Amino acid sequence: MTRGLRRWLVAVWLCTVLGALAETSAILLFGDLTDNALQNGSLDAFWSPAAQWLALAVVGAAIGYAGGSLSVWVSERFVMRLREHVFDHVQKLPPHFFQRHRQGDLLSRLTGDVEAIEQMAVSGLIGTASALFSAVFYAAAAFWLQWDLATATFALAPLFWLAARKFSAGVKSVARDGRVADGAVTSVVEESLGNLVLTQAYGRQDAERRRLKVEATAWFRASVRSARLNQAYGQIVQVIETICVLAVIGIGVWEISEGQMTLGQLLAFAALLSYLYPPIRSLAQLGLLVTAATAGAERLIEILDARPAVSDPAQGAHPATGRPDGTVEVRDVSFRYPGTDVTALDGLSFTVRPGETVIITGPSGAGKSTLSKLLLRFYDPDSGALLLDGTPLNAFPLERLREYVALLPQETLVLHDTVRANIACGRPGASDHAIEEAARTADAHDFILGLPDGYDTRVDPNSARLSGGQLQRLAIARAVLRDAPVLVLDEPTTGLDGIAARRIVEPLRRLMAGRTTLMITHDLDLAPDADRVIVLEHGRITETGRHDELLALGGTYARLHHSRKNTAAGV
Ligand SMILES: Nc1ncnc2c1ncn2[C@@H]1O[C@H](COP(=O)(O)OP(=O)(O)OP(=O)(O)O)[C@@H](O)[C@H]1O
Repeated sequence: MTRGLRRWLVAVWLCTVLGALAETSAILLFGDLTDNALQNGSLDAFWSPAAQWLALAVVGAAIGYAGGSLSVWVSERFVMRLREHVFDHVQKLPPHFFQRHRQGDLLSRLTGDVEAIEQMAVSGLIGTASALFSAVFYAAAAFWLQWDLATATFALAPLFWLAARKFSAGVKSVARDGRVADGAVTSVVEESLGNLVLTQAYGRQDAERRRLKVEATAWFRASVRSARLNQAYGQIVQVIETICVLAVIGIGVWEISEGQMTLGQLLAFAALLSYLYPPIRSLAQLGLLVTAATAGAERLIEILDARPAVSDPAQGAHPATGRPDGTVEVRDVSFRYPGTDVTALDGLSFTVRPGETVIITGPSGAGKSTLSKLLLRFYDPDSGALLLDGTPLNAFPLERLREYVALLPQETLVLHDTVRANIACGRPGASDHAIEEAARTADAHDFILGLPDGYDTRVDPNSARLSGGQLQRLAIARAVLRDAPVLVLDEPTTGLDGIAARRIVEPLRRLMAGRTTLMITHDLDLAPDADRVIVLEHGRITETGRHDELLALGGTYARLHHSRKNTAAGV
């Protein structure tokens, strides 16, 4: 991730070296001015060093500006790449990853934790480089100026290091607690906002407030502890500095009284010390900052360590291009979700021929949605294979596979964009005419025209502007535009009332015409039209046949059908 940035880093360090050189020279000029101009009261001795000092100050300022701006540019670019890298990675992770991590916590990792690293990268790059070079230069100048005073100063330097060491373990644990608490607070806020209707309808405001308070208190404690540690560290460092300054003045006074040193030399040395301490202090502080940032880095690494469940086949291993006819074969497929013991699918086998419609039904938890995830290749099966026109799904590049197998998911997925963009995402670059045709096929054109800005009306998943049925018809239009040979419909009528559900039957029929369709549903109204019905129980096929054959069989299907009818009739 640092590709292309390293040579800029060298430029930053170069600026730092030059800046430190300029400042060291200025301090030496100060000593010179004190002894020759100030003590002798000679204006003649003033002009030349003063002019040199001013020139050094201007050059030093220009170098400081260049180095400072450049180092921020380098480190911010690094952080931007880091953010993109983590985000790209997150987008490839399997669905169960998101079910097992709270969304708010992921959000906090992608924002807050990246920021913690950003602080370290910015301060790290500027801080370490400039502090290190400055410390070395000023130390060298100090020895050159007054070796005995310098020796006394450096004899006390390990005190800074000891103080930093003492604090670093505490800082790390507090930083980790703070980051975790931050993730928890974001999660609670995010979950509460998502559940606002439930909260208000059932008067759960107090319970939600308590939930937030628990997390906010943890965050508050971590913040206060962190501030306390930093304060204590800062104050201890000041005391150590005072000890050093007093030691230098003591030795200086003694040397002046012995006639071994001038006042100018002592003042120049004291000025040098005031330049030397900040870099030493910031080096120690940097240690604390890095320690705190590692807590954020660990949380990001946890995300980066999560592996995508599937990957693209090797280059060159792709099957021939060309639109498949749409034969779907599920061959002895078994699957369990990573990290669980439950077998979601157990030796499943069936074939769907091009253009056939197969309904997959069964009790809750039977493995129906899991099958749809395998068909879209969100996961690969543990054993067995899924094939499209005889080619295993994992031989297709993922992007191409998802062009051939279109999903109409259970939840209506909406982009925060216009109606047009929401349909067009079925086939990026589709013409307005094609988008309107798809909307007509999905019976969506008329209601879209009735919206305030027609096709340019913005939709939002949380806004009440579109009903569930209308959103579903938008999703159908998107699938029509995608024009995939294979369709996977996961509970297309879930959440819709009887009228809205009936309203999408015709658009669905039009969408399914001529395509291989696997419809996962509890709603068996469409079953008489299907070429076949497959009943899944505990991840296995227990019944298969046409609707009327299965009804006559009087088994699970007949039971499901009757209970559905009774529910619909309100019995
Ligand atoms: N992300 C997951 N991680 C672990 N186990 C899961 C996950 N999703 C589903 N399962 C388990 O896999 C099995 C099959 O679930 P699946 O969602 O496929 O059932 P389903 O037939 O679609 O149920 P429903 O009709 O209620 O949607 C169940 O035992 C379920 O608990």
